[in-house]
Amino acid sequence: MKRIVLASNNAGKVREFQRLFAPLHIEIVPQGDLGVPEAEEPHVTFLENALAKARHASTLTGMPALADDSGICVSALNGAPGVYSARYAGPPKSDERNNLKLLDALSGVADRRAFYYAVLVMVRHGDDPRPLIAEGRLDGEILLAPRGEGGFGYDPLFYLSALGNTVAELTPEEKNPISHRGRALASLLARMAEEGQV
Ligand SMILES: O=P(O)(O)OP(=O)(O)OP(=O)(O)OC[C@H]1O[C@@H](n2cnc3c(O)ncnc32)[C@H](O)[C@@H]1O
Ligand SMILES: [Mg+2]
Repeated sequence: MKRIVLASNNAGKVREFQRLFAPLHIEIVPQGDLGVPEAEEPHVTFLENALAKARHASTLTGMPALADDSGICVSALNGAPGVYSARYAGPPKSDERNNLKLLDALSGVADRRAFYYAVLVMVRHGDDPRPLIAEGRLDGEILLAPRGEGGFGYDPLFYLSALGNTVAELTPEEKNPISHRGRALASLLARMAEEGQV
């Protein structure tokens, strides 16, 4: 399997996956480059949304597809924004407004614990009865104000106390191996290897 369509319209995810797959000599083609429109994400679980996105891209391109459904789950908000992380502050999608809304929701709240979570789904074709599935998680805390220019989404607010940095202050080389996405991908690649696909 040398060419996989990435069922995502998020430029930050595309950058991260292209870097993660580069050493494997697998080409990751963003679905937008193949004319695939954004899929619906109507479900309440990360897994179901990831499956929907992967099937959609694979059906429309005839290629194997990889989808990532991810988000940030905040303890004091009972796991919100969760699957709604991308659209937390309403349309149009805006990382900046999402971050402001999160700061507002946590104003005066002492418990700042949160985690990033990602589910990856790989389908070989649109009707694949055995999708390959993997998950990953990264624990951190929500700062009181943004810091850093790297990454995307909630990274400027997502603080890793063990490193003394927000994720937006990390280089891609530092973020990818420890991120929810990087960890999920390591586990997915192990599954792909078992299936003889890498
Ligand atoms: O569905 P696609 O097209 O892949 O793009 P999306 O941005 O809508 O992606 P999701 O539906 O999976 O929503 C994930 C959101 O969670 C947040 N998120 C996920 N991973 C992140 C990361 O590594 N760093 C910062 N924020 C992240 C960010 O707000 C994303 O938009
Ligand atoms: Mg989405």
